[in-house]
Amino acid sequence: MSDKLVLAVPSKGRLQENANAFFARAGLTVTTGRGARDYRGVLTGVENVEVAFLSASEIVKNLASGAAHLGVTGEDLVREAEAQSKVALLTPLGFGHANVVVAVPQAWIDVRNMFDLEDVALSFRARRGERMRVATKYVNTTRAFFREMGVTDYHIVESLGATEGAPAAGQAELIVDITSTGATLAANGLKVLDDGVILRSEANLVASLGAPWTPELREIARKILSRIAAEEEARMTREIVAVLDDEPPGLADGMAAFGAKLRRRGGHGRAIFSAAKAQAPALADWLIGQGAEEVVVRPVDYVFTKVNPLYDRLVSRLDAAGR
Ligand SMILES: Nc1ncnc2c1ncn2[C@@H]1O[C@H](COP(=O)(O)OP(=O)(O)OP(=O)(O)O)[C@@H](O)[C@H]1O
Ligand SMILES: O=P(O)(O)OC[C@H]1O[C@H](OP(=O)(O)OP(=O)(O)O)[C@H](O)[C@@H]1O
Ligand SMILES: [Mg+2]
Repeated sequence: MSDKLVLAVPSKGRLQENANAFFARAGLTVTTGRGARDYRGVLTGVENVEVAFLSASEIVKNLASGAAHLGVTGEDLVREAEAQSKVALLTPLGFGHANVVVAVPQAWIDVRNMFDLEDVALSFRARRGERMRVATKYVNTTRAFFREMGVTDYHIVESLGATEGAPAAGQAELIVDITSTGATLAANGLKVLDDGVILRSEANLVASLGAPWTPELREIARKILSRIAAEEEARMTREIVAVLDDEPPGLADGMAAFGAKLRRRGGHGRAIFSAAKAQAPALADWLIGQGAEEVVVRPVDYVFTKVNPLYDRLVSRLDAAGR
């Protein structure tokens, strides 16, 4: 058994650049082996990590099978692979936003929602003696959603690319596919049903529940996750430096009102506070009102905390899975 933690990152496509930037922000640089075409790499910043470069859908397979410990991939692909019991979504990452939607020809002006779609299905069957066809690569997602919405009389045509073209090509009546700007749907004369957004997906940091999780590998994961959490926390936090000759009488109440903390008091009346980014300007203004000559607000790189919410989530999911 390998003593390395396998981290799966997108090797191409829409998530690649953002995923690398996300790790880099946390001080973790993903580097390829010798050439750009190598499929294994290393993570600078934490030892004993093997980076596997895979497509977003391969990443789901590797996490579900336990071949990778941690990875970045889309929630839509996790759901479609019905891998929710084999993996844990640790946190959404704020990129790779896209919706999985039910889209029908714009020419179907009377068809606005899934209820109308069931009517279409019934009349389609009555008139043609055939079932209405849905083109998609999200087969499992489609079946689950249509069942939930009471649409039963349809047939799935599995589509592996250019799904939006299927209705115009006469291969299907409607589609289920991923969209972000909506440009591809519009270009193909399709519209999303009012209640046809099946899933609002984004890239997630995902952990395998079935991978070998020895104490050593958990410790590597803990380090990676604490850096990521520290960077996330830092992005929301500002440090506020003020020179206050006398301690203002209402300091404690002021701190409470802004949700700020007095970190320490230095020489010559220097006081250092931390506060949420959104509160920093108002706190600075208040400190000026309390007699500060100048207040400096500065960003911070990392906020490491004793509790590590991402790692705690991993451990509790592993516990629940009996690992
Ligand atoms: N138009 C889009 N905008 C933003 N994210 C998208 C878009 N289309 C797909 N995605 C997201 O990107 C991920 C898929 O990425 P990508 O298409 O690069 O990989 P893949 O589908 O596995 O590879 P391939 O398309 O070559 O088979 C999915 O999680 C999906 O939600
Ligand atoms: O709403 P839009 O911004 O127009 O984006 C939607 C398109 O993007 C995705 O394709 P992708 O580029 O990932 O190619 P693929 O089908 O080969 O995966 C998806 O399959 C749509 O075709
Ligand atoms: Mg794609």
